[in-house]
Amino acid sequence: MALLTPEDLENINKQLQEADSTVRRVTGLDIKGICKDFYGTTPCCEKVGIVPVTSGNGIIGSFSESLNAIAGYFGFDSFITDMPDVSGYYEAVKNGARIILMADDNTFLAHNLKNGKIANNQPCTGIIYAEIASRYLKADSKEVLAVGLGKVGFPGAAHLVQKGFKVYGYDADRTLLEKSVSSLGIIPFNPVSPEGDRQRKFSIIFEATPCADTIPESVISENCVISTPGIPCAISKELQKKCGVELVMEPLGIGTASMLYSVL
Ligand SMILES: NC(=O)C1=CN([C@@H]2O[C@H](COP(=O)(O)OP(=O)(O)OC[C@H]3O[C@@H](n4cnc5c(N)ncnc54)[C@H](O)[C@@H]3O)[C@@H](O)[C@H]2O)C=CC1
Ligand SMILES: N[C@@H](CCCCNC(=O)[C@H]1CCC=N1)C(=O)O
Ligand SMILES: [Mg+2]
Repeated sequence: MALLTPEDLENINKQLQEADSTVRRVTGLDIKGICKDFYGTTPCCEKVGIVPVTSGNGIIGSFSESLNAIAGYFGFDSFITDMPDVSGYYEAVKNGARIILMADDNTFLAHNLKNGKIANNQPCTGIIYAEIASRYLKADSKEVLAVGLGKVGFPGAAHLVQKGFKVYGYDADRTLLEKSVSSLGIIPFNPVSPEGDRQRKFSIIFEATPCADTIPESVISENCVISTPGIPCAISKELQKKCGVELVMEPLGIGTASMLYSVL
């Protein structure tokens, strides 16, 4: 279970601002612009109630506070309930929340009480990071590499297929890789040891694994964006600098924005 830690969330506002400027450089739009264009929705101060949840591993330090900062950054009017769990849910509704944000160890949801729409963080994250990667202005081909085809990666890879990209994919779990090949038609490609001697380089890479260093230098092309919600990061700082990679990576805010815009 890959749970966030308080360390992942340190100075979330700075992380969000840095990610936003990278997204602007990569796509020409900021995160708000991508979400608005992709979902066709715009927030107008919807009240968001953030409910801490104590089940399982319990409350993660600064998780609710980070969601509060993120909702504010994207133009929502948000508050954290004093009480957690059921009492917190009741408190949120009684205090006029239109959208509920809450997470246990397995599901992080956004639920719009007015229109009934509900969003799950995993597909919303995969899809928005894939969407950002797909809009890379300096891409030199329609070929993309998707590494990590789990709860976040598979929806992201599916989105890239639907957008008409030629998707090469890899997952350490053979069953997941085979499922992705059969259901999405992606081309199996292990970046660490590609079949045959032909080296394939990509200018669009989407990664969603809980492992570090999953993207080797050999697959990174001249102009390359690596769009990755995966924690820890798919490449080292050194490799990022050496190859001049545009790295879109942020621990919670981009995925949360995708959830919120998807339920408006
Ligand atoms: N930044 C954000 O907003 C968010 C980040 N995450 C993070 O994204 C990551 C993925 O989350 P989930 O999809 O829910 O996990 P998951 O466990 O469902 O999927 C991860 C996949 O990566 C594969 N994998 C592991 N090591 C690999 C390697 N070396 N090469 C290729 N594939 C490898 C696993 O076989 C698995 O299928 C986690 O680190 C999670 O913490 C999740 C949600 C939001
Ligand atoms: N119950 C806890 C929150 C638990 C969140 C666990 N899920 C993750 O860490 C996912 C969400 C995005 C990235 N990983 C609380 O209310 O403080
Ligand atoms: Mg994120």
